[in-house]
Amino acid sequence: MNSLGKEINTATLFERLGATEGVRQLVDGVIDAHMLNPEIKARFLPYQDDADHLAGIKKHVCDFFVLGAGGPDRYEGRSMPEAHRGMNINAAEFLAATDDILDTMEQHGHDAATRNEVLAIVYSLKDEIIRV
Ligand code: HEM
Repeated sequence: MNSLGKEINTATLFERLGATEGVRQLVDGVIDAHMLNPEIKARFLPYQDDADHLAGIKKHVCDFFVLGAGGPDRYEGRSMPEAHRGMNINAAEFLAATDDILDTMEQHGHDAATRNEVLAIVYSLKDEIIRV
């Protein structure tokens, strides 16, 4: 409780996301949402026929978010420009992917403050993902 009578959640973002297991479940839900999202599903559906590649992407996205949320550093995937170079991703696609992340977080019961923190992190990556 602070001096204004407001509850302050002092848990780190990583803890509030449910640590590595919580992030893993979130990423599973986000990729499932991408597969259904008309704006971006064509980018992701081909990976359904390549289970190993899809598992690798999910692992990298999970480790990337664990790292970004303040958890253990073990990200071994490519940088954001390297991972998305040549895909010609546009702003509407970036927004669609961001919506999937925020909607999935809401479904998993994450509060608005936590969702906004993740939104700020995702938005900070915009120029590393769009048309790189
Ligand atoms: C919203 C912020 C985003 C973040 C944080 C993000 C993060 C990542 C990460 C960590 C990887 C794995 C890199 C690797 O395996 O080396 C990845 C791969 C990928 N991303 Fe994103 N991404 C974002 C947005 C997007 C958007 C908007 C699209 C397209 C609409 C997209 C399409 C892909 C695809 C197709 C791959 C797989 C590339 C491959 O292994 O062949 N991403 N992303």
